[in-house]
Amino acid sequence: MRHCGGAACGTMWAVTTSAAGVAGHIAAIDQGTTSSRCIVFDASGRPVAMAQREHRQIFPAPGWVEHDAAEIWRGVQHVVGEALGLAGLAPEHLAAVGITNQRETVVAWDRRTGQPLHNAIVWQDTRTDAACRALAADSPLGADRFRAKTGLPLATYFSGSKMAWLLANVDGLRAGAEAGDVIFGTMDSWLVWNLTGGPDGGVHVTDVTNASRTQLVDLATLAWDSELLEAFGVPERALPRIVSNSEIYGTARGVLAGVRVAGSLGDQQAALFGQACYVPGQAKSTYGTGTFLLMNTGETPVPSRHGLLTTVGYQVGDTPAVYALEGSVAVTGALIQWLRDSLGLIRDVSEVEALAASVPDNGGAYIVPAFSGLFAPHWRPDARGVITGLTAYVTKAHLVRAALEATAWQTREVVDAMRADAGLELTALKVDGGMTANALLLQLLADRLPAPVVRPAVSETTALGAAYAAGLAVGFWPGLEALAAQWAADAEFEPALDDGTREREHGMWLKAVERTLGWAE
Ligand SMILES: Nc1ncnc2c1ncn2[C@@H]1O[C@H](COP(=O)(O)OP(=O)(O)O)[C@@H](O)[C@H]1O
Ligand SMILES: O=P(O)(O)OC[C@H](O)CO
Repeated sequence: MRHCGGAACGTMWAVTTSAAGVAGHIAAIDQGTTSSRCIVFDASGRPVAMAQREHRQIFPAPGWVEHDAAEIWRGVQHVVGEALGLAGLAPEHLAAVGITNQRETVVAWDRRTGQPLHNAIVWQDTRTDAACRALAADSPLGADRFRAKTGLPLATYFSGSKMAWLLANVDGLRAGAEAGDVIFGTMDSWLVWNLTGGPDGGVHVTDVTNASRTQLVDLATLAWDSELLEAFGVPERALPRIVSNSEIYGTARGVLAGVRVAGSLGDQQAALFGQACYVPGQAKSTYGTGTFLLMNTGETPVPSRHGLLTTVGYQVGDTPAVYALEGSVAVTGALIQWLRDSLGLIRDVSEVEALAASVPDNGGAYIVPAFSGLFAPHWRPDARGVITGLTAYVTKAHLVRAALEATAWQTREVVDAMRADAGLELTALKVDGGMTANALLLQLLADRLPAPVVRPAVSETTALGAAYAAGLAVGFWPGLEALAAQWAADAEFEPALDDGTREREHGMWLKAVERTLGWAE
């Protein structure tokens, strides 16, 4: 493996590969909350080259989070070029490209110029809290007003209220949307449209997993729903056509000229697909900025009574959609970044493991990172973060360990909800994402679930899922069985903590969670 670590290089790597004379590879673009990556995979699902570039996080007001969609598109083109260069491949060596993306984040742009008309409003952004509360207050069901239809509670997290905010607050946006000049999309739409030509004939589509997170789609029909469009005031004309996760959407121009754009899934669903969770009951948990645990529930949506989301898992071409239950946790890796960037407790996230391992426990400290309220299973926008249990004994090592434990406890809360909703007894949890490089975290997790935690050999399962979806659409891989056969474990972590300690600490965690509630006015 060749590493390129210089500042001018950004993050990238490649394994030595002979450029295939045929289209023997698939590229995946993973447009995440903090960065965009391009990874090139070979026919065995092995990553052969990766390039990554971060983009700016824009915080215009407390609780507001924005991205510059034009910056992201430039970054994506850059990493695609870099990854191909590192792999020694040209676009004609790619059988297809798949896309996966941070979900819910909304872009509005002018289809004539290709220019975004406002910064993208990011999934973590809470500016629509009052609007969501008003919609909830208008119904005896409160925040569950649209849950039966959409699988989602009313919350700032989802795209519909973000579109409504843009329509109400950006000059000319509503008139443009009604006239068909202004169009909306989540990041998948924005990238597919740009990849396939932008103002010059770009295809305006969104895949069914991303669409299911707008709160504008009926889970039963998988189509835009007129009641929901009216409630949020979004004109259907401005919305993309909903497509499956695995079909040919169009042909790329520019940096991927001639390559078929053939796969697209929201990143958490892509990880489910890349982790080969194709059988009902199989689950994965992805640890990045936030944490998202999804369990395949088969071809029928399963309603949640314990604070989980019902969502689309994936749909391959014209086969029936497969649904999932999801526990979304807003802040996990972002807490580690906060310890680094805002508190200066560490200089690099890679220091976390050794520092946390230098103490045997949390010293009594608990951190609940409710920075944007609490997501699953609480759905409490009025929660704010706490650090509790402080005494003069607590050191920065204890705090860093408590931060890792917070990730484990938040996962436990979601797993408990899944146990209650689906009668699931977790036999093992497949994990992935940037935080899973941290073996101590995975041990803390196994101890607190308690259940075995399995890390796959290919850690980039999100990108792999997008590559799989694209590859299936063009016949590069024959079917799901072949993909499942490619999955291999890298490491397994077995629970080792005694029951008494675990349950005592669980009680302390729940007490700390109580302390966060009702803080924000
Ligand atoms: N060794 C580590 N220990 C703990 N957290 C880590 C470690 N390495 C990365 N992270 C966290 O993982 C996140 C990055 O993971 P990634 O999967 O790239 O996220 P995303 O897709 O959300 O951008 C960051 O929030 C970072 O703080
Ligand atoms: O980009 P990530 O990995 O932080 O994932 C974000 C989720 O898709 C938000 O729902």
